[in-house]
Amino acid sequence: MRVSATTNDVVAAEIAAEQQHVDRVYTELAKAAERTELIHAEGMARGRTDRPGTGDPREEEMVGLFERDALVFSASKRRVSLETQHEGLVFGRLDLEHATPDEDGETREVRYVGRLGVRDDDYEPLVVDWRAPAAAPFYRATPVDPLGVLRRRVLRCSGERVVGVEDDLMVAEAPDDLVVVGDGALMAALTRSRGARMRDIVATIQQHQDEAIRAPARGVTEITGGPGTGKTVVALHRAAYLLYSDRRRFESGGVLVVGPSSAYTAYIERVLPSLGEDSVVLRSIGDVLAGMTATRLDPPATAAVKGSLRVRQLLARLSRQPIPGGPSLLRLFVMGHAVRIEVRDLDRVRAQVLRHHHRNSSYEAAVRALAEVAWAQVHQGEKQEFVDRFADANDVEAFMREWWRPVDPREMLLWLADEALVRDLGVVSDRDAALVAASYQLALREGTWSVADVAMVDDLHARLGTMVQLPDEERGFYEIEELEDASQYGVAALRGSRAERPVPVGDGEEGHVAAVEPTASERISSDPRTRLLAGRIGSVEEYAHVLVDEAQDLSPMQWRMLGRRGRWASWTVVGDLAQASWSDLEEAGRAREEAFGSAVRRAFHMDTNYRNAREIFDLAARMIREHVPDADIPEAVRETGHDPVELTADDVPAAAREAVTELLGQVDGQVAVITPAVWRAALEPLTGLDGRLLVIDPLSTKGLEYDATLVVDPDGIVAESPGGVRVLYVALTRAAHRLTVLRPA
Ligand SMILES: Nc1ncnc2c1ncn2[C@@H]1O[C@H](COP(=O)(O)OP(=O)(O)OP(=O)(O)O)[C@@H](O)[C@H]1O
Repeated sequence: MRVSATTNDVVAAEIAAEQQHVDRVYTELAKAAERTELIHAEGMARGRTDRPGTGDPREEEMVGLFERDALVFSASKRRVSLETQHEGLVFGRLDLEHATPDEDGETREVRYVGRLGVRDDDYEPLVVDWRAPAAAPFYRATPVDPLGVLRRRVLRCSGERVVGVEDDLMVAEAPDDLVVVGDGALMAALTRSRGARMRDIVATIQQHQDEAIRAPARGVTEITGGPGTGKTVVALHRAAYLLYSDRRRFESGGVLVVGPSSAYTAYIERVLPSLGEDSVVLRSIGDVLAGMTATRLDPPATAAVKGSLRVRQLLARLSRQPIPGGPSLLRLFVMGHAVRIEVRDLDRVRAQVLRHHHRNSSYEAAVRALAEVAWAQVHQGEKQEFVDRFADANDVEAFMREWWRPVDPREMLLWLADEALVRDLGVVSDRDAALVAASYQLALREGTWSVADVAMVDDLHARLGTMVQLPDEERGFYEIEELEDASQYGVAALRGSRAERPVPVGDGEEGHVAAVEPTASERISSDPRTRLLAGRIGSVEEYAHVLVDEAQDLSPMQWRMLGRRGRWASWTVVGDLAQASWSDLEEAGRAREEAFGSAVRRAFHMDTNYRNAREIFDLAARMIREHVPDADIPEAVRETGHDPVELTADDVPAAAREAVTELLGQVDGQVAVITPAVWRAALEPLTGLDGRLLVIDPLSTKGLEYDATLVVDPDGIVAESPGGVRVLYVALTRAAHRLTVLRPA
């Protein structure tokens, strides 16, 4: 029998019964937290399993797991300060009927499911971790295949208090002693209002989502599906599952989650900690390379040049260029013989050394090659002695400090501000050369990098090798030398004293240093160039698992950048081609295949839209079907009875104000005004209306959602973006409950 949640004392009795169990769990958890404080030193070492294959822990290891979980839980509890949206530790209950009785002759079992596993003093499970095999029926049971489940119950909690229960019956008729309450937990979860942070869905994961979450770690797991189908949230639960099922591998090897923007990382950052995991690295695509942060987007035509693989040839040639303004003549005496090496020979030596070595770790190779040229000029006496004396000469050291100083890949990229140089490199058309040069002139004026620059710097970094910092005193010595001798070498202007000599560490090998963060004064420097070059680029960080969201938007160069971080990794890749903002999907596809290598692939497709009310999604689907007939259109499951409002107005700002005021009155959560750049300045003042309101450009809404949206000037959105209608499709599918579309007359 199903009873309405508001009309019956039975419900109150059910809640009270569940509360008793939840109280017991929290009491045990408090005891465990005390215990774990005592064993803090060894805490994190517990709960690791060396069991090969499945990675499932042994029974005796569960004790360790529980201690570890309690420790992690209390840590993450502090970190997220059990935020207002906290769903509670225990969220599910299964009533099972087994075919064979247990040792006490019972066929019935009650099993609770929660964010982590909790046992009582006798190590009897009070709650099973949602990721444990024993919790799988909570997500997998269906009336067609109930897996022994009679009733699945979701407990709604506010902190430690049970405030509601929602049941699903898995058998045709409930046994008399089982009350069935509520209208289903999923609908309740989908109807509520959206906050500024994404919530976990651990209590309402659907069967097809669970299959993707628990898929084996190996290889590449692709999750595709239209807007709002839960791809992101499923992928994040998968990251938590992987950490649970093979903690040793993924915690020590690292899990990297990459998304389109810092707004996106801020939006999802709470999900994993709420599941008890805080060891995952979240990065926006402009923030993947340690030591560099970019949020600015290039104009589409410039981004297309910078993101395509063609630019690699440009960078290859750039990396072999002499340092602009560097010396063009080496002149000195060695053992009484005059040596004079002119620019042609210098160029030849540079090309020859760079054929076999990274620039930033080939100091000695370059000196040896110069010594050979010098010896060819002199050819008198003992060669080895001559070469040694040449290499030791102060004049050679001083020359090398200018001619072969380590080059920061970011500094090298800025050489492209010189349009003549870009054209001379001979890879891109004159039109593209002008676009590229203009973008670095802008960078030098503003002191900001664009998102596309990060993958270019990463590419140059791989070519140049990591810069190695010299100890201070050694650097001091060279600074004095520099002042004495530099004028002899045709050095036009002396740079500041930041020049360093690399520490050679063997042919082609890189010295590894971690990224150095910018100092406070560098970060706030008023000099744009200082801001651009603040800190230091570190060595590439590799990961055991890389999760890429909004993968359809990555440029080929960005795929290469991620490939360097996931050479030995397994992958989870999430995307929807109909939402792509990168224009050359074929080239991006090739770069992506290269990043994955020959790893096994498995694909999951999501076809239910959990975000948008059906009325909203119908409008978006009509639009995209018209332009992209093969778009992957999901089915929206929820109806509100409120059709989207479509307006046309002469005075766009005034009409926008009226429309958002209405939307703010209709929903409890966030409202976004999604606008192309042309209306941005005029609409920005609307943010003063309410703290729940924000004004945002269409591309920045990727992966995000709001209770209501006002989409301004759809044609303007299509016109300003290289993704065209696909970006408009993104904008139209951000609202959960209400949508208004405003067109200028
Ligand atoms: N099983 C579920 N239970 C409750 N809410 C869910 C469930 N699955 C998805 N959702 C909700 O649906 C919304 C959309 O999910 P998500 O952002 O992961 O979709 P997406 O496929 O990544 O969307 P897009 O491609 O448009 O960015 C989120 O609010 C998410 O919490």
